[in-house]
Amino acid sequence: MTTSKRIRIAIQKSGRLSKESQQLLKLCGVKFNVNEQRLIAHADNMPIDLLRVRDDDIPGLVMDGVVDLGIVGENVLEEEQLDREALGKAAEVNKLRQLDFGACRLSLAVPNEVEYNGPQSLAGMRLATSYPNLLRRYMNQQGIEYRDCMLKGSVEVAPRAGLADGICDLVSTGATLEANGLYETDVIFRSMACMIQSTQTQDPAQQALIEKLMSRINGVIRARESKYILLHAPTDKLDKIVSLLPGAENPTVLPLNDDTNRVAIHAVSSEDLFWDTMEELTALGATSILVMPIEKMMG
Ligand SMILES: Nc1ncnc2c1ncn2[C@@H]1O[C@H](COP(=O)(O)OP(=O)(O)OP(=O)(O)O)[C@@H](O)[C@H]1O
Ligand SMILES: O=P(O)(O)OC[C@H]1O[C@H](OP(=O)(O)OP(=O)(O)O)[C@H](O)[C@@H]1O
Ligand SMILES: [Mg+2]
Repeated sequence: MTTSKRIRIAIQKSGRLSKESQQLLKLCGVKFNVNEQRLIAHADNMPIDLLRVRDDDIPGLVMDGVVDLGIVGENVLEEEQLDREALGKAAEVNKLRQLDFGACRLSLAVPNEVEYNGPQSLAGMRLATSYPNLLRRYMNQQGIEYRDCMLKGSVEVAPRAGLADGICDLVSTGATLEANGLYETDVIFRSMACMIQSTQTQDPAQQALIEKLMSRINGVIRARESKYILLHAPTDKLDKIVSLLPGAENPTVLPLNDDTNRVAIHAVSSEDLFWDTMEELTALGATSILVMPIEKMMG
């Protein structure tokens, strides 16, 4: 494809999303080398430039049309949208798809010694957060008065430091909460990384390249979620065995050399095959069960 104008994709420079964002683009065939000192990385085989920035800046760069695409957590996107809406500024983006990394949740948490009997227990508290807009939306929905304390980092230490009574911050394993003597009370937002596009892309060649990239991303994610399964099965148990393979439609059934009672089954399954299912398959007489990762998928 030839296009004069390169597309720009904003990704997190360093942090929880940066490695996986870069890896996803590399798996889509975008070849680039990142120099830690440089903010921009040019792909050498496609008209694509990567802009490496703080994740908080990504939604705004896309909303303002400074970049065409951005990979960012839905939490950061939603917070920025609420912020801009409150200021009457343009906050539109096209969310192209959720990605398969960056899973976390925005939760309220209080010190272990604080009794919690529903959101009303938080009434009048001072809550430390980096997400004042998402917190306000939730507390307004619940009809609870509170005060906030804006902190960009170290939110979990705020109660112990006497800065706040509770917090509203990101959680994934819960280890940080536990290490700080806090427990989770309410999940207020669930988030994954997502790909967003500016509403200002007009060049047809750029749009075509974005569509091509998204089709490859779909292929990479579908492949990561799928497994290729091969096994030998008794012919009279074929239907039962196929029904145990998760999400496998129309498997290939092949004859075996010198064995008319058994067949080989090849299937693409939309999920991993768990040990329990493998054991059930074996109990039905399946043998030589192989579960293999898929590298790419299309069509
Ligand atoms: N514990 C976690 N597990 C998984 N994903 C997370 C976790 N914490 C955050 N995330 C996701 O990764 C995004 C980036 O998190 P990170 O902690 O790297 O951000 P940051 O410190 O604000 O980085 P930056 O320097 O770019 O501003 C978050 O906005 C969220 O979407
Ligand atoms: O539930 P957990 O698995 O413990 O994860 C939660 C922590 O992860 C994130 O911070 P991160 O470690 O990315 O550091 P940061 O505060 O510098 O952003 C988030 O802000 C929490 O502090
Ligand atoms: Mg940030």
